[in-house]
Amino acid sequence: AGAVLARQDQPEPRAGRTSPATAGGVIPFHGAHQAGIATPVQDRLHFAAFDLGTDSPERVAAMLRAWTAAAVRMTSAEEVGRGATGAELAPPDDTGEAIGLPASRLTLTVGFGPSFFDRLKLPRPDGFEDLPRFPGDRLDPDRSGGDVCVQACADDPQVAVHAVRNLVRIGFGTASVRWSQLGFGKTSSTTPEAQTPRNLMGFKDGTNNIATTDREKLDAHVWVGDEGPEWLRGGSYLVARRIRMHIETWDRTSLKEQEDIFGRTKREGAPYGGTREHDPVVLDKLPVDSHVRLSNPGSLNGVTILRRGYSFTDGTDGLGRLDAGLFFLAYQRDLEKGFIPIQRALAAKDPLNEYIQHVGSGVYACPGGVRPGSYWGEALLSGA
Ligand SMILES: C=CC1=C(C)c2cc3[nH]c(cc4nc(cc5[nH]c(cc1n2)c(C)c5CCC(=O)O)C(CCC(=O)O)=C4C)c(C)c3C=C
Ligand SMILES: [Fe+2]
Repeated sequence: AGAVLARQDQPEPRAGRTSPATAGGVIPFHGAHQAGIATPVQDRLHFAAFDLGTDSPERVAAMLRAWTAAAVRMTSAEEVGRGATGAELAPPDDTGEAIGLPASRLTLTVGFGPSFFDRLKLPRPDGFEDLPRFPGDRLDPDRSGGDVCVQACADDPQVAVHAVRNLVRIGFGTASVRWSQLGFGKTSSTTPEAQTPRNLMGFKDGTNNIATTDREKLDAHVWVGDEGPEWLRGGSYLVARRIRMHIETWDRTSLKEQEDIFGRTKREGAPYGGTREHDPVVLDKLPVDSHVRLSNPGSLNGVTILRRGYSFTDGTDGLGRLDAGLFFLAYQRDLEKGFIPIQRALAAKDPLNEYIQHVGSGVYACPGGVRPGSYWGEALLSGA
């Protein structure tokens, strides 16, 4: 494993060089914040949560250094290390299935779960712990938790899957996949001018999301500031929830009930009391227990999150029902002023609960952006 790690530590792609492969949508890896949070949402997701097989911070740092080197190359459509056809007598550094594909706006975002800090005997950020149990949760431990997570988003599923697969390969001996989730059809708009996508219930999802151009809201609600440890500043807390939808029951529900549940119309996405999708939400025009009224900042003392979820369908469940739903991803500066109060309100009153169930869960602290020459989590691990 050490040999594999060492070989991944290859030079970063040359600045200014654009091959046909790199021409297609490169989102810069380096910056003040990790890409994949407030960058425009891509079409596909491969999310993976890892368990560490070591309690040595040095070994984990070596893995993260090698992961970062590989990520820098993959996000610019470069092959990992010496590529898929390097030395003849060794396994290739890159698995090869992304050769010739454009970068497809690939972003790779890393976060650390509460157990990461305990395992490596590192101080957790204040108050950072597993999410509380919410009424109605039916969480599968095999789809929950994890010491480290990687969120890979790209416009081509092969590019996202290739990226996670190569990180898994590089991490062999240090970290192993605990669970993973593929997603499609983004369910959140972060670019106001783009058409808002629809979730599997047929409703526009992401209308009232934070726009990636809204720096004021991102600073107020998404990026951790001086209140956090240095390594987390400019980073964010990520909540992942696998939410199963009882699609068959939903599909037998009247349009009126479906619209009442959200407090928005199905075709246009307009809030009750308005006619157009982006008309303002006037709370007292919406059913008192509607999903939008319950989760709107106006009902929750200004609580606001950045949603970045994806739909999933994972075949059928053995009883002929689709195993489908929403893989909900949300970033926030403070979990107690983000996901937790919203989910408390929704778990208590949301009529949507008859049609959904939370079956997987994870929470991760995502460090700030990576500077050239540094690696994911360096500021946290270098002093350990
Ligand atoms: C705890 C946070 C939330 C969970 C869990 C959640 C699940 C969930 N949501 C939809 C569909 C829609 N949600 C919409 C709005 C919306 N949802 C949340 C939070 C959670 N949703 C917030 C904060 C908001 C914005 C409220 C506002 O400010 O007005 C909408 C309406 C369109 C929109 O603004 O995005 C839909 C539709 C599903 C199907 C679901 C679980 C499966
Ligand atoms: Fe919602």
